[in-house]
Amino acid sequence: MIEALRLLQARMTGAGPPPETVTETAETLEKLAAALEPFTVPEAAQIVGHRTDLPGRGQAMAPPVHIEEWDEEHVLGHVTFSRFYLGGNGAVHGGAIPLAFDEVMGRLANTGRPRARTAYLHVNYRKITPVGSRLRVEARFEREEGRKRILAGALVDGETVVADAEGLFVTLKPGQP
Ligand SMILES: CCCCCCCCCCCC(=O)SCCNC(=O)CCNC(=O)[C@H](O)C(C)(C)COP(=O)(O)OP(=O)(O)OC[C@H]1O[C@@H](n2cnc3c(N)ncnc32)[C@H](O)[C@@H]1OP(=O)(O)O
Repeated sequence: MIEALRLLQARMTGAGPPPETVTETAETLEKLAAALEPFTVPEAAQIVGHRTDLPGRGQAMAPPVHIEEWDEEHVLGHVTFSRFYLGGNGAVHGGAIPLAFDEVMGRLANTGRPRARTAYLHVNYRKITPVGSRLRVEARFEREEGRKRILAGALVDGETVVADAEGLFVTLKPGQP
């Protein structure tokens, strides 16, 4: 279902269909939304965002990062931004790149350590990030200062770093959501 939605997002973004196809597609999507409505559940019971075995935890909003290596100190993976993530002129939207970093660095920050949340994410856009290219995603745990965890991340196209990031993750105190 989530993969099908990702495909739909990419195809819809890239499509210039005639009006009758637009109308037909809208009706079909409205029918699908209505079919799912009776199955609305509390957050803890939903599928999306809870499937750590799926790219982006099954969130169709998150870029589909495929993880190859994972431990408490580093993550290595790859991602291909589909047409859905297009900003313009073949470049990935600047807002989609922090999504990928937050997902990967947030999960790394929370691996083997008490729960933490993102306090800041500083992203440097070094080069255009191309839509449709397989990119390497790297993240590493840099250091810990009291409740603060500092992580670094990079998005690499071949040998070229297209974006890098520093993230601050703060350990939650009891009772913090
Ligand atoms: C397998 C697992 C799956 C897990 C799956 C999870 C994967 C996804 C994870 C994604 C993670 C997210 O996106 S989380 C969603 C986005 N983030 C949020 O919504 C967080 C909203 N913000 C907050 O809740 C809060 O600001 C906190 C919890 C981050 C911090 O508040 P606090 O607890 O009151 O702490 P506070 O005293 O302010 O700060 C503690 C220390 O950090 C510093 N500090 C705090 N914020 C900043 C900042 N922006 N820039 C610089 N420094 C800062 C303070 O100066 C202080 O330093 P010093 O004086 O001690 O030196």
